[in-house]
Amino acid sequence: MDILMKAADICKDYIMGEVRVQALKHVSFELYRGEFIVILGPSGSGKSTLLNILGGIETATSGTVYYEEMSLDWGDPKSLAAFRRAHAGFIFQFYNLMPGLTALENVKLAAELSGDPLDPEYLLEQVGLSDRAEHFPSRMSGGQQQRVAIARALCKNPDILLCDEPTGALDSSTGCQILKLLSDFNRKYEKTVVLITHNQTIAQIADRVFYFKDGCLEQIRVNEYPLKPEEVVL
Ligand SMILES: Nc1ncnc2c1ncn2[C@@H]1O[C@H](COP(=O)(O)OP(=O)(O)OP(=O)(O)O)[C@@H](O)[C@H]1O
Repeated sequence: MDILMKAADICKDYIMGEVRVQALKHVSFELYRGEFIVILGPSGSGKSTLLNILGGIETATSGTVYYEEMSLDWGDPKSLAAFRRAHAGFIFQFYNLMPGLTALENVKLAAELSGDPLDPEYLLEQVGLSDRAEHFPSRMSGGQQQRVAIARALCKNPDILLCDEPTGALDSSTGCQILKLLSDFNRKYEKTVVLITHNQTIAQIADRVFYFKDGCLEQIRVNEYPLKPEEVVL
């Protein structure tokens, strides 16, 4: 299988006064192109820290992250920004839309930052929101805002989509729709998706499940028969 990203012996420490928090301890793995990864683990186990390091939002204390053959250069903020812009898409629990921009303008803004964007109007149609293009976020439900956030993330045409609890604030049927969009993107365009969740049920749709505990990647489980999002009961 084609390796898209690789984490080699990643450690992340946060120093707060006299206290050192070891958020990640010697974490190593490979991510394949086109696979769907779910990350599970208790609160504080290092899941978000890892996602942020994979996306070039945070730097590791030691170790190396590779994107294809290239190692991310944590000493060079410009090259990290270039990596983020060209290759990584983010979806968070709270949608972080620009409140003063319409749905379409939010997506277009992301397109302007990308060298190889997908068509914003097409993406809004794909997430079922063509008729809401001119609406501001404050006039949309949580599920609709998350769909705009997904269109915005996909618009950059990223190779890897990093999702931190994307369904955490949504009711189960809206959460299911969001998972379906992510899964469709994953299968249709063969893009890698990494999704953090506290909901073990969601792990059934993954190709592989990473279990974190106390900053360590304790276990990787392969799902031989991943379920479709519409087959899981959230
Ligand atoms: N900016 C920071 N400064 C100091 N400590 C931090 C910072 N970010 C995370 N931590 C600490 O690092 C550890 C891992 O945090 P992280 O947010 O990665 O865990 P998580 O598994 O994503 O938790 P949750 O499921 O609650 O979001 C925790 O002990 C947390 O308090």
